[in-house]
Amino acid sequence: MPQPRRELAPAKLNLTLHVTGRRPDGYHLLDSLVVFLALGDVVTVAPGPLSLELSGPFAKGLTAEPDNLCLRAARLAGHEARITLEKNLPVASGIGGGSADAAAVLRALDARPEGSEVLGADVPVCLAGRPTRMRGLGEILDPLPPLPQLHVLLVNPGRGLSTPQVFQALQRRDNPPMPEPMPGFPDAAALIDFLRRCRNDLEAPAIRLMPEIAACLAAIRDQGAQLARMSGSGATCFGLFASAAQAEAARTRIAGANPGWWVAASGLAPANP
Ligand SMILES: C[C@](O)(CO)[C@H](O)COP(=O)(O)OP(=O)(O)OC[C@H]1O[C@@H](n2ccc(N)nc2=O)[C@H](O)[C@@H]1O
Ligand SMILES: Nc1ncnc2c1ncn2[C@@H]1O[C@H](COP(=O)(O)OP(=O)(O)OP(=O)(O)O)[C@@H](O)[C@H]1O
Repeated sequence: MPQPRRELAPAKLNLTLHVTGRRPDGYHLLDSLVVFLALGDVVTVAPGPLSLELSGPFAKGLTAEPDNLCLRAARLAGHEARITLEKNLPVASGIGGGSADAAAVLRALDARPEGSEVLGADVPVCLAGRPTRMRGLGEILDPLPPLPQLHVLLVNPGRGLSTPQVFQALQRRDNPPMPEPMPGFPDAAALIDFLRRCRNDLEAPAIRLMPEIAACLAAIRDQGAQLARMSGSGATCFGLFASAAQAEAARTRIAGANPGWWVAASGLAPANP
């Protein structure tokens, strides 16, 4: 690594998240349509001894301790590096922050160590960085053709939510998977129509643990979203809007009415990282 390298760690969005079973070791089987957004954290790596410097609006929610996923990723790859992390995404929020950061560090180091999923179930899909049907625990990845552009609004109630607690609060663990095979999506309307027939099975247990999630979903629906749903294990919710202007107008109104919430509008990430 002769030169410093900069990598975007795009936010991950679970457009669907079906929980289809549970293994004896407690891990859950998933079936999820995962996409990446044009916003995210920013990672740089430069030559030097292993270190981490944090900046950005959500840096205060983290420490540069050895368990930070950026440092764990570099150690797994066997690389020394001076890493900086601009933390733009809320921590523990269901949009993949830590897994996205770990994948961005591995990309910046040109490293693809065996067993990267030990860093997080979402790390393999974040390394792929493109629209994917994700199954198993997160390790079975079927890339999808490029999707129609979506106009996404993200709303987070301003508190982190623990992923294991949400899985524990799930009442049914043998829910139906997404249709097989996945249909094609000629336009955004076809994709949104498909998404409406799918689910995030973690939404109900997450709302029981954090009722503000229901308020985020209601605020998104009130702004005329074509679809409102939670991503991952929450608490971040997303709305899909007919245009970027409508998503931006909804962002302004929801942020204005809810000072403690994190609200952002974005499109999908460009086709391939
Ligand atoms: C919910 C998702 O975000 C969907 O994309 C991911 O499955 C979670 O990804 P992640 O945050 O990278 O997850 P990890 O840090 O590996 O796991 C956190 C915890 O979530 C639970 N977990 C995670 C993945 C999975 N397939 N089954 C699980 O039950 C386990 O209790 C695990 O201890
Ligand atoms: N670089 C990092 N960014 C975010 N969280 C990190 C990082 N390193 C370690 N963590 C820890 O990982 C935990 C989960 O954070 P993360 O942001 O990955 O969860 P999440 O947004 O729920 O992701 P997912 O959608 O993959 O479940 C947090 O409690 C945090 O302390």
